[in-house]
Amino acid sequence: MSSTPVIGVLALQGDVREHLVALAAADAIARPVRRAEELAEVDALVIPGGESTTMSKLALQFDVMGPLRERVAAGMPVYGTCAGMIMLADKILDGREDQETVGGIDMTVRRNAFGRQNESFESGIDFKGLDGGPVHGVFIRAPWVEAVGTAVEVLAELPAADGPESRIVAVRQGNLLATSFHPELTGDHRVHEYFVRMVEAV
Ligand SMILES: NC(=O)CC[C@H](N)C(=O)O
Repeated sequence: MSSTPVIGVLALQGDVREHLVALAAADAIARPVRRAEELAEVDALVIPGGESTTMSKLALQFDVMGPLRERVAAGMPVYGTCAGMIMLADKILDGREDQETVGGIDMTVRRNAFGRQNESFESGIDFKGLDGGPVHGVFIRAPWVEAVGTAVEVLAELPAADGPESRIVAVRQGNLLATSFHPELTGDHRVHEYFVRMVEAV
């Protein structure tokens, strides 16, 4: 891609504004996307954090779920944070019975996985492919990735608090990127820059 990429933020629900700011800081042209017509005009999309059950319902109501799946199948780069990660998962655990996802990443994601006593926490995260030291991970009722298919690259893991098992918190499959945590809340734009580079490489 030769010109500055235009990246939409799915603006049905969630922390849309923070992603618009982070994308602009990462040198993309950022705009909110609610409708299929708006989706057709962007090169790539961020699905923000929020509440995946509500986001799923609104995506169906706004007739944007089908177009989202089509763009993902056609190779549009998408970055999902937290609820956005859930939206990109082919399979979810602890979802609502009628909850649909866009899908695209061959992974199983467990909603609200980090548990009650730990509903929100912060941690330094080593993120594969990012220079400049660990990313500051802000986790808010965050999901983790419980299983991944062979096409999925694990970019970051968090050591489990209660044992030797670590938890996957960032993944990439082709043009799809997902994190359990919220880089848009930290003022550190390296993950958004990483995504902008993915978009530019298409
Ligand atoms: N910060 C978030 O996006 C939380 C995600 C939320 N727990 C969900 O299931 O959608």
